[in-house]
Amino acid sequence: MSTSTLQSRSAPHRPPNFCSSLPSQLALLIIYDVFFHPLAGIPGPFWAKVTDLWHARQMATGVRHKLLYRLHQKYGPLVRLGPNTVSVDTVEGLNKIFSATAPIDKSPFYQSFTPGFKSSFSSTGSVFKEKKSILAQAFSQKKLDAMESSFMHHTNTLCRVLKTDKEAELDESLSAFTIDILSDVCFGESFDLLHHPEEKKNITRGTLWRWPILQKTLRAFSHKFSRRDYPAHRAIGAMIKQKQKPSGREDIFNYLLSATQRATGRPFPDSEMFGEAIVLFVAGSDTTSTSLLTILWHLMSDKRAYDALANEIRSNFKSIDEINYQEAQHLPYLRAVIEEGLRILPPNSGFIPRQVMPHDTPFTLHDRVLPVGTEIGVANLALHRNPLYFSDPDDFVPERWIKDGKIVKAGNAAFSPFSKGPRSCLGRTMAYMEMTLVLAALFLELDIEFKDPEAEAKHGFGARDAFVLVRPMVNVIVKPRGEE
Ligand code: HEM
Repeated sequence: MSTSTLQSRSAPHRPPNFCSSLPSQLALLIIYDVFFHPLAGIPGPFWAKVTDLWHARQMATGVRHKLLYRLHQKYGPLVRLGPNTVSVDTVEGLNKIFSATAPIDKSPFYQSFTPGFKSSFSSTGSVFKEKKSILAQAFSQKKLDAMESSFMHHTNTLCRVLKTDKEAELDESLSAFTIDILSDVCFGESFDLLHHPEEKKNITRGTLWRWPILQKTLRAFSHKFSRRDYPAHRAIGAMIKQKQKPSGREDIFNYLLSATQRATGRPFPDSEMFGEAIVLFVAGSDTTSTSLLTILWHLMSDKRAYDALANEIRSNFKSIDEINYQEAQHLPYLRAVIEEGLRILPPNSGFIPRQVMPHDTPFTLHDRVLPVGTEIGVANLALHRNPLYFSDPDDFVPERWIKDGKIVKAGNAAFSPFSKGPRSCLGRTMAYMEMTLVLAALFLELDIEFKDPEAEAKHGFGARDAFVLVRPMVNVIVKPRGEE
């Protein structure tokens, strides 16, 4: 097998073909990739320079995000992750790659999302812009304000279920909570997983969508995997239902269903709507529940921060009915714990890949020219823990976001949990609203602690990198506030 077959799809940089035997071609390719390739001057592990299999293997370990952090500490701002792939962990990288005017687009990696269905997430250019202009209306602050009562309804349910159960797998409860919210505001009908946790077990099978070949293989062995019991199918089912019987509310997905294509004046085809349903479902639920779990885990590990948040919430609200986003969003410590949770372990901690597109002037980063076709991405965890931008970067310190009793408005240029520029997160405001309201309610109503604090301290927070982090299991004991 020649290394060229292992190079990334665009593989624009190839050596001249002088030798005909396979071993000599292989040797030539390796020498070329290491010493003469346009990216040869960029440091990185040896095997990363010669084959994409190295990166694929690191992804499979689930700890690629931590490896990238270490590699940047060792090699500096640019690290070669593949023959044609480069990672960066600096503000210069962030600003140049995600700038609206950069000759950069999403990398072919995104084609692996929603396999078989087109979606805005994997599209580029005018196809994406058309969908974005429709979805942006659904995420306007005015529309989100109208969703606040749904958010509080599910927040109340979460508090009630936790109070009744007394013990919980917090990762599962938060995941059910965010899926319930999303299915409600997106498709007009909540999946109600908080009351039917057994359904959740089926829904988690949907992670197979990220590995289409594995999915096909498993399906060949078991009919279970072709049942309508994983999120893509649930999302599609909900979407079809919504199409046939509109809820009468301005649910997020209604904007897409009632839109017409600019080119034809006709509605978008169902296959495209399926892709959008899946993307919204995954983008909006896993990210938010993982962030919430990260924040709560760090608060339970740090009594001082836990008490500071509890005091702030309990002195500002007397009952859960009083909680509202208008006030809660201005509580400095609450906002600071959210920012710090998103900094210390952003849900997209690994690598957000883009590709250098044809352009007139060379695209440079840290004085290196990155040729057209180079896959270039920001290593989010490494960026958020880069000591150039954050002191004591491995410590959870909400106070770093507060100055003179107020939240630091301008933030930090290196803070990028939602990415930046035209392809940044569409649901950012919704995520802040959801996280603010539920944290306020949990800290007002309940006392939550680890079931096994020693084990949690020993093992740390073991989220795994699968593009969006996969939540670790976190067992907790829940008591109504103040109860011994
Ligand atoms: C804490 C919660 C969240 C975080 C940290 C987050 C983070 C991100 C990031 C980093 C991206 C860019 C990914 C990439 O370029 O590969 C993204 C995109 C996106 N997010 Fe979020 N997200 C969150 C919540 C949400 C929510 C609640 C929704 C709404 C349903 C949402 C909808 C989207 C969509 C539609 C995109 C794709 C935008 C595009 O195609 O350009 N996200 N998000």
